[in-house]
Amino acid sequence: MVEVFDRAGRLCVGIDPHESLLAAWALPISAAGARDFGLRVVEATAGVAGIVKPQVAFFERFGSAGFLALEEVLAAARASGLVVIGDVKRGEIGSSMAGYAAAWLAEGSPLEVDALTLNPYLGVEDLHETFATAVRAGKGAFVLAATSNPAGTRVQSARSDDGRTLARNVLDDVAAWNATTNDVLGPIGVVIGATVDLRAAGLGDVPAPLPVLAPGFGHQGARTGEARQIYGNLFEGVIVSESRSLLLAGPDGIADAIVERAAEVRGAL
Ligand SMILES: O=C(O)c1cc(=O)[nH]c(=O)n1[C@@H]1O[C@H](COP(=O)(O)O)[C@@H](O)[C@H]1O
Repeated sequence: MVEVFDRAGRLCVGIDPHESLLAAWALPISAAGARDFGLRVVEATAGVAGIVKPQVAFFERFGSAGFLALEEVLAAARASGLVVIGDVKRGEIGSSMAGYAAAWLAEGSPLEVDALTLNPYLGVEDLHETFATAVRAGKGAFVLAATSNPAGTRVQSARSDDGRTLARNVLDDVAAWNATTNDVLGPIGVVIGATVDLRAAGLGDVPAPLPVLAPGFGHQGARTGEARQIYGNLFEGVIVSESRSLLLAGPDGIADAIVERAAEVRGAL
């Protein structure tokens, strides 16, 4: 993962074609609108920031046409040399996870991405085979530990008999799995929102960094200048992920917004 940071930097641009954003960008509320939106964001990001994160929900809502649109956006992003994180938040029993892993991580799959987001709340061990699939393909994954939405806290900060929070259980499991590989930071990361109180979530004393996909900056209120303070020991692995704060710049302003934000993230991280 360290070489990805060197190559791609630490700003991840979200591709979230919300209905309101499509309207603001004068695009139709349709699969074609989502595709044009996505392609424009890819164009504005390439060569400036290194990572994009398409939010699958906003393509899936248009059914098969939406998936075709997504396939075009993914192909364009990968062809531009961008690292693509598929924000799919999949999580299933192991046997069904194999289907998702094939869809998103297999070489040549129409939905192939470089990493995907995973939901561990059916049991993090059931994701291990997907971790292994990702690593065999030279790819990665980010497992939800403590999410940026306030409603996540009650579930994710619940404590098990050993006193650890659910979020900490997830992180410890991922860190232990990473330790079986020879990747310095680890091929598998976690999602921890920048709006989360890490101490309350049981994540204040994590001994070593691992990759952290960090939404919550920008539109959700956290500031990159505070990233070191927010993430403590985890700071070295943080990838700042922003969607609306950039996308609201519109089709004419998006390129400048990404240039500006990429410079700020380089300065702060
Ligand atoms: O996995 C994510 O990216 C994610 C995790 C999380 O804890 N919170 C969160 O907002 N996200 C995603 O980040 C995007 C919202 O980013 P903003 O528009 O910058 O607030 C959406 O695609 C969310 O699904």
